[in-house]
Amino acid sequence: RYDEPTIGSGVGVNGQTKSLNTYLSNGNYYLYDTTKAMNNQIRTYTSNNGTYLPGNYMTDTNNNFNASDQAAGVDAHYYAGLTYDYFYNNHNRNSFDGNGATIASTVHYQSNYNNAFWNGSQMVYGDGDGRTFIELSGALDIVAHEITHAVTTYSADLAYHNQSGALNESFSDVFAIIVEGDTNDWLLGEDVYTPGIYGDALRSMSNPEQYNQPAHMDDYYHSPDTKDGDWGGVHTNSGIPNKAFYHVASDIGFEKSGDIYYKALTQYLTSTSDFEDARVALEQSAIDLYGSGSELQAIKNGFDLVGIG
Ligand SMILES: O=C(NO)[C@]12CC[C@H](CC1)C2
Ligand SMILES: [Ca+2]
Ligand SMILES: [Zn+2]
Repeated sequence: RYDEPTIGSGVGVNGQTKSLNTYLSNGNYYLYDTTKAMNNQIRTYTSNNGTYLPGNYMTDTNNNFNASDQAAGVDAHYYAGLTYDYFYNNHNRNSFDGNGATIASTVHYQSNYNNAFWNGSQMVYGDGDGRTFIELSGALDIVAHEITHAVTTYSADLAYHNQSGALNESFSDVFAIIVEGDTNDWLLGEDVYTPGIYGDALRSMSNPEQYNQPAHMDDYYHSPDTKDGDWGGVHTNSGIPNKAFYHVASDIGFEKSGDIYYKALTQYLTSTSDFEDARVALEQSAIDLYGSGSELQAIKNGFDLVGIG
């Protein structure tokens, strides 16, 4: 048999079996998805608990990725595909750069690593220490959050500090929630956070205060623009635009809010945009798409409620 695209199966971090787009080459099956538009590819690697990137392709001899050390790769691969499909099917965007860039993900990065990040070229996921986190690619909202950081880089490129940085974080949380698409799920990271504790999460869009984020400008967190200060508290102050999104999406739904937020991110926001600029960009996007109606009013209400004037 020749090299060819195949369909395999895998077991994810939380034990669910899922179908995978794989590739057969020289008798080995690769986590290499060639089914997307214009031969875009989704490639998933492992750094085998080291720090080499991208590391080695994750492969299997029988196209059934059901080993425990394959679960992180199964979910990174599958959830990258879902996120790709969201941006392509809803916004006609081919990959994070809009030009069919390959989505590369590496799992098993370092040991007991409680984090995941976009390094400017690819996705990188730790395994967690088993208490604070399990393998972080096991959460669709985290995968979509990280890939949206890449979309932002290739669009508004919101500078990662102070209010533009908090917007950068918030837009990643916004599309994470929309890609998950469950109007009862306003939580981030719940599928991989603290396996020993039921029902908690990293962040809440509906109730940011629950996880120590402000939900109003009156409680804006002034933090140093340093690494230790989380660059002016970008993961803290994101609670304020996150709460505004909660109001907007609760009003008009994920499809309309997704279209408004996507247009603002890709056509109006810039690297130095602040919270006020975001309100203006979202209002303008709502007007462009729907005129001066209920969608525009939803943006105004949401931002009024969090004190962004
Ligand atoms: O918000 C984040 N990055 O900007 C997180 C931090 C822990 C989860 C993985 C990456 C979410
Ligand atoms: Ca969630
Ligand atoms: Zn982030």
